[in-house]
Amino acid sequence: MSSTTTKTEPREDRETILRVEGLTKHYSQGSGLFDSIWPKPKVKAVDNVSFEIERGETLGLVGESGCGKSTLARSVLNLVEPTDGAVYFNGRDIANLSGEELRQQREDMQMIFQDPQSSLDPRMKVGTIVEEPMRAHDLYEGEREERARELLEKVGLDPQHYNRYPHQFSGGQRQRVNLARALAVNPDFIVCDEPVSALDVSIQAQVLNTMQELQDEFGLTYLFIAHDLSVIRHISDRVAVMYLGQMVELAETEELYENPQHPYTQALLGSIPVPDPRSKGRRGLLEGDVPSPINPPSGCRFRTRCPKLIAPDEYDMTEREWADVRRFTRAVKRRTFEVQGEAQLRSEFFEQGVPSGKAGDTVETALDSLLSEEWDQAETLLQESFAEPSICAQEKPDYTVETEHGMDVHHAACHLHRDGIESTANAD
Ligand SMILES: Nc1ncnc2c1ncn2[C@@H]1O[C@H](COP(=O)(O)OP(=O)(O)OP(=O)(O)O)[C@@H](O)[C@H]1O
Repeated sequence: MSSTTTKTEPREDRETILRVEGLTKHYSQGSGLFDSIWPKPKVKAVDNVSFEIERGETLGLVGESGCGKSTLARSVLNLVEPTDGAVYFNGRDIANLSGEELRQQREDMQMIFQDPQSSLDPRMKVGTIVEEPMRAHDLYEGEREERARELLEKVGLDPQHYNRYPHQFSGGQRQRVNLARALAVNPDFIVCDEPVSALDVSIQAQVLNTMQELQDEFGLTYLFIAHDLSVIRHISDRVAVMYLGQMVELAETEELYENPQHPYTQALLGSIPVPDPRSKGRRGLLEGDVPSPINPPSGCRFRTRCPKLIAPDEYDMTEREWADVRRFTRAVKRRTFEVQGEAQLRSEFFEQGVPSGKAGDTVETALDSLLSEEWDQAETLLQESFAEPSICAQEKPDYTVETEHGMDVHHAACHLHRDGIESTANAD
């Protein structure tokens, strides 16, 4: 973690550099004539995301591919126009900037991309590359070369390499050139989009350490995006976890890693058991695939894969019974098995018997439908009876939970934190 972190200061003394409020980005698909007559449904890449970053801190942003990290980063930088919500940088709404204020914002906020190879023009010498933003912003005239050489040194390169071309550098060195270029116009804030993902693991730590040294020296603030949890842990003061366009958890780094409170974070960290060892979830940890961002699940978007989905209030089941019903409901929806007779169905899903009462009656009706090959009927009944009435499908969760490590607020978007919810947390 960076030593410029402001965590020890009382909250009221800390300075917010970036505030994101209800940020939403829905992409239209297609732009042809037919698309304007019959518009295709939108891709809900980012939905109602809010957070703040304090000056001098690193906020890590983690989540699987496609969860909206890059869209969020580009919206924060004013490179993508949000569908809804706002981004305030140093207290100013960046959507309303123009003229001098816009120029200043573009100077103060920089970005580093994943691929150091393709983001450097192979025909330009690295000195010219580092000087480019100074020219574009009309800064440091007459001292650009001197500044570029100084910056090359600051990022751990030999200033004599000013006249070399990108192909003469290794991947790690090229990312250092990108760092020097990002620093050229003396920014306050840098969005780092997977900056070390393309590098060898042995090189990653060195580049991360340089980034932390530069942060201390120049008082930089980072929004650091990565899918690699160990990289995020190494660099971040606080960590935000995204799933399917929404933020599911946000806490100080140690708190998030030692006391994760959202089942998705727990699954990412590998701290909850695999619900069904035979299912081939991503990373072998999560069952099922990430749903489409075109039509994401209602309520908690993770609920269709969550090993801790909460049973609807109207049933009175033991944890084991609910675990069986939940697994059966999902298997029917995903069509992950074949029906080979009643005995096989019962032993596969309800080895210890079908629940009693109302839940059991519904399960029996669904079993009958399956035995008559009425899959859709069974699926609809199970979804309407067990999946949709769950609080997890009914309401979008948003809770503050008790922090065990550190002082900052811990947000977890999971209804298990709702007062009065009886946890079926370890049902699997
Ligand atoms: N210009 C676009 N038009 C339509 N859909 C888009 C566009 N850009 C991104 N998407 C979709 O929005 C969703 C979020 O994409 P985004 O690139 O922000 O995610 P990500 O978490 O950064 O993924 P990755 O790590 O793979 O880059 C994905 O479903 C993606 O296909």
